[in-house]
Amino acid sequence: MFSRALRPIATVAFQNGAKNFSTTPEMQFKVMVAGAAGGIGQPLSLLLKMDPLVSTLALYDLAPITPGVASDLSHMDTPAKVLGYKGPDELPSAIADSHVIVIPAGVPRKPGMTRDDLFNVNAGIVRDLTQCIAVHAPKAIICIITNPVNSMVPIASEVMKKNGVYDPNRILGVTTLDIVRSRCFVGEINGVDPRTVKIPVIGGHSGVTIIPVLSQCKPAPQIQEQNKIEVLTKRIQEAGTEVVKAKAGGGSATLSMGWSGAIFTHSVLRGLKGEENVVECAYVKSDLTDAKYFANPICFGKNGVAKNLGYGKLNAYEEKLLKIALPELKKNITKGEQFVKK
Ligand SMILES: NC(=O)C1=CN([C@@H]2O[C@H](COP(=O)(O)OP(=O)(O)OC[C@H]3O[C@@H](n4cnc5c(N)ncnc54)[C@H](O)[C@@H]3O)[C@@H](O)[C@H]2O)C=CC1
Ligand SMILES: O=C([O-])CC(=O)C(=O)O
Repeated sequence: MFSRALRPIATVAFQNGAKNFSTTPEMQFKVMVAGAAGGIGQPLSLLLKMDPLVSTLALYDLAPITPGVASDLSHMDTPAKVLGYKGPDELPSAIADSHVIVIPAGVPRKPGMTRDDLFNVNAGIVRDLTQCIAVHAPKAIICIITNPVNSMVPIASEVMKKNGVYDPNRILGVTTLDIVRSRCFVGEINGVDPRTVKIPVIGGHSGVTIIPVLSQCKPAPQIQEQNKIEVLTKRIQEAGTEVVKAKAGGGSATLSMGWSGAIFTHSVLRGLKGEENVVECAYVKSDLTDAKYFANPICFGKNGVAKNLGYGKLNAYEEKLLKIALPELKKNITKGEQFVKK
């Protein structure tokens, strides 16, 4: 896992420059970031530049700063080659030959907004990016960070279908930040290193659709009372809003999302290079519930999703959360599908 693999690598990179990186054929992956000059895009690209599985990092954005971000990162003494692309004319070149495309392009929330309030602006951005991917790199694994993730994954899927290149195993919604936060909060409660905490977070990525499965958490959170479990659940569900409020109009989570996006991308790349048992939660096409897309632990492989691992046994409280989540999730999914079909 990135958490195990990249942390020591990152430490080595900082201490010793590039000389400790070895170049092997297995490193030949091109990763493209769409929205690379943004609040998430920049720290995400920084971490991907340190990822030993990335050989080429293509940074795409509309912002005038984009070539500068690429130039800046290209001076880091790690092997990945960095290329900058600005504006729609350069998008096809940024996309071409990409193995993995990570999309954090789009507007973030301000206080008082829901993720769904971002739909009108972000839906068109994700639709147009995916349209270009369908033409120039239809086999790329697409990792969608842009909110509302619950609707953006259906949008990307419908665009690929329209172009006759749909492969549900290659379109992934990134919900990793929910797991990263859960690990943090349980780590705090138990007084343990958050990296040792294992917990699935299932459903979707907004409010009530975020379902932390605390009954499966290892180690178990050291709280017995049901009301405390409910407070922790609510905190995980509302953690994004906690950051939005604290940033007071300056956007939403960017640094923890950059970190989470890099963890997710690294796991996708490990699957691509043929490693087995690489598991992350992801929001994917699903038949586990009556929602057409659902997040839960997924085993990655050479073609993206290798196996959907399901979500195991829920306790009565989590079953109740799932019941509350499904209507909202289905509404978000239909909204995304309708947007492309109209
Ligand atoms: N999945 C998750 O867990 C999370 C998702 N997000 C979402 O990620 C998105 C980005 O957030 P931030 O980076 O904070 O926003 P930001 O505004 O700082 O950056 C967005 C970047 O996207 C670029 N952009 C806009 N339209 C584009 C297009 N058509 N093509 C390429 N680039 C384009 C902008 O120029 C900007 O550089 C938001 O929708 C936010 O809600 C944020 C945190 C967590
Ligand atoms: O809350 C937001 O708008 C950004 C996000 O998805 C998160 O931080 O989980």
